[in-house]
Amino acid sequence: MAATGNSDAQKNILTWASNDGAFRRQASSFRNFIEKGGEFPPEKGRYHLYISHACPWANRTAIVRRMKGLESFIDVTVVSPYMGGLGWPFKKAADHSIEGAEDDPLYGVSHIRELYFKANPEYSGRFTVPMLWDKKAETIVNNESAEIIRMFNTAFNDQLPADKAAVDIYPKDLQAEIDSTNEWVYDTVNNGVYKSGFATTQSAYEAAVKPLFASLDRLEGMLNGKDYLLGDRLTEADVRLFTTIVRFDPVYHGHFKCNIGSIRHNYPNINRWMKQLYWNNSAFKDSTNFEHIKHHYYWSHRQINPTGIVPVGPIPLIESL
Ligand SMILES: N[C@@H](CCC(=O)N[C@@H](CS)C(=O)NCC(=O)O)C(=O)O
Repeated sequence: MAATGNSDAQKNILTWASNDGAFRRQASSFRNFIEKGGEFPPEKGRYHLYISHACPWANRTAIVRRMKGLESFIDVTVVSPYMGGLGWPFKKAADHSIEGAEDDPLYGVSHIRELYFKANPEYSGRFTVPMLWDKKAETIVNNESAEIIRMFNTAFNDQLPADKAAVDIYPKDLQAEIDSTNEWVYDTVNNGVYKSGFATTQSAYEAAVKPLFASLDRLEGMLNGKDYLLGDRLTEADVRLFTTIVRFDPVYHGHFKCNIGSIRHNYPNINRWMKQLYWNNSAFKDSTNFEHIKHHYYWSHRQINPTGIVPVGPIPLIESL
């Protein structure tokens, strides 16, 4: 229970902000694909997924793994949400215990960073989750959630039961629309909350929070009378938006100062859409862990919340249908 790592954690995150006070996310480094005939073929049991329940990017991969019925194909390990100066710790190295955090089943290492160095001793990027590991080649296949969910959508289809193979979150007829929606939703919403929260100047903060709410207004209009963002089907665009929206009232509204409005009070269509996904689809509900979410953000980001106190609310964390 040592209270170590806080100033390190602060340094760790402040290095993300550049001289103009704006947060810029680094591009992911490992960008290989699981594909037939490739270096990483779609073999059952060969790959291992490392995630944090706190992380919205990792959360995408957990949801799609469940939607596609890949549980017996790809094992998953959940790190502790108490990220400190050495990055994501496994259960045994975390400053606090919390239900659901796990140890590394493959090598018994203490932190995610050790796996990055195992894959590449010269690695100089960030030690992020999600991270997809190849047990055979003992290396990282990919650490970019947008690409991991694309792989999960198709790579194992030949080996899946027909109903799971048929689940397609990136259908041909909607691909162009999905791609163009992803672009602005990523920039202003998924990453927009981070740009607001990690900004270190008033102008950088306002330059992020205003477009964020303009995009929420646009999404509210798009979801008017609709259960899904694009077309009449659940697509990647819904998954990618959901993991940000489900964290919005519990964390981003307070911690990241995204408080021009809240989802439950100001965005009835977005709120209904989120609640339907959460309560009616177990892939979403079972992949969402509010304890890990709240404890990670409020405890780990000491430059924003120096006391590390985790707020009690909102109550409820998500409204019932
Ligand atoms: N572009 C990456 C971003 C992943 C990412 O930034 N994950 C965060 C957690 S939410 C992380 O692991 N941060 C650790 C660090 O940067 O030290 C993706 O979508 O997979």
